[in-house]
Amino acid sequence: PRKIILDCDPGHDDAIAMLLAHGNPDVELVAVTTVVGNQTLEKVTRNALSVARIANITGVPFAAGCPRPLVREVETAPDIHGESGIDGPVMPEPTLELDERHAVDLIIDTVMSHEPGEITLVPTAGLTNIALAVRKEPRIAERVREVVLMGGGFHQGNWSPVAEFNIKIDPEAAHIVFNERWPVTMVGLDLTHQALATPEVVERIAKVGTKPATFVTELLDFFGAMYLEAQGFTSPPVHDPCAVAYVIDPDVMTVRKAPVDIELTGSLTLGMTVTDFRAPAPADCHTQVAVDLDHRRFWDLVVDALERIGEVT
Ligand SMILES: Nc1ccc([C@@H]2N[C@H](CO)[C@@H](O)[C@H]2O)cc1
Ligand SMILES: [Ca+2]
Repeated sequence: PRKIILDCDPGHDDAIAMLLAHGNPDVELVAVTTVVGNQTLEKVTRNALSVARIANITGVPFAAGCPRPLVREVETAPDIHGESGIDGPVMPEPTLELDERHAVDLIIDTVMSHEPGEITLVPTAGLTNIALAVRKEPRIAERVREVVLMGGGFHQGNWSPVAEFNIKIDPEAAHIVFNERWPVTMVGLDLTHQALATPEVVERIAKVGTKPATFVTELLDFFGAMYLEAQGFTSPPVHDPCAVAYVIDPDVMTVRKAPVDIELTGSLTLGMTVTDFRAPAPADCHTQVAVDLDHRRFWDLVVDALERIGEVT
């Protein structure tokens, strides 16, 4: 299986990404790290540990990371994720203890203790931890197999007209991550806005009939209500599991090689993932962007993962 580190800010969709990674046999969660984003570091870390209990994730180190972006002030997203960061379901008390290392050190230790090309980084939040990890230990840039991140968008924004939340809350970190020589797949809003949790999807998940599946339907109900109110979506786009799905099965979406760089000085465009589709893409282009989602296959993967997790007592 593909060994992945999930760097996340649960977050309704981060939680579903974690369940997909845990349930699918083709990926192995070797570490989970948290970072400030949807809510404060303390809240998203607590949420991550609660999700671990719901899914009975054991034997995987969880470490908390940066409580604020590299340069800018903390900006959270309560309008979508609520005050707790995962409003809606009743969340159980965490039982798993946090790893005593900082997330940056857990990421570095995990990558450096595995063979080159073994570990894939799957960030589904702001990129502060990832940026600091590669600055502290530059060798991870050639040791990591690839970075598959949920963030950005080549024609879409959600935190500004042209910038997506994960990038815009820490654009300096994103600039670092997109400009290292490692392969980067940007699973942006252009793709994730196709991953809609329609009533049919929610019904398929409910039919799994387990507590983890019920938890996911409760997440989607709240996330859906907030998305309708805040952004006018009739069904909520479930962003983060799309990045995990690409690692599981790259055919679940189409991708295009294109240079991507991050706007750091624009007054209207700060945090924009500026994507150059001019042909031909340079031979040494190390970035690609996700374009079209096979949403039937995507939701099949999510339902299958929940079926494999089964009941958790
Ligand atoms: N409005 C809004 C703000 C932040 C997010 C979070 N940021 C990314 C989508 O922008 C996902 O990782 C999700 O967890 C989703 C919606
Ligand atoms: Ca997220």
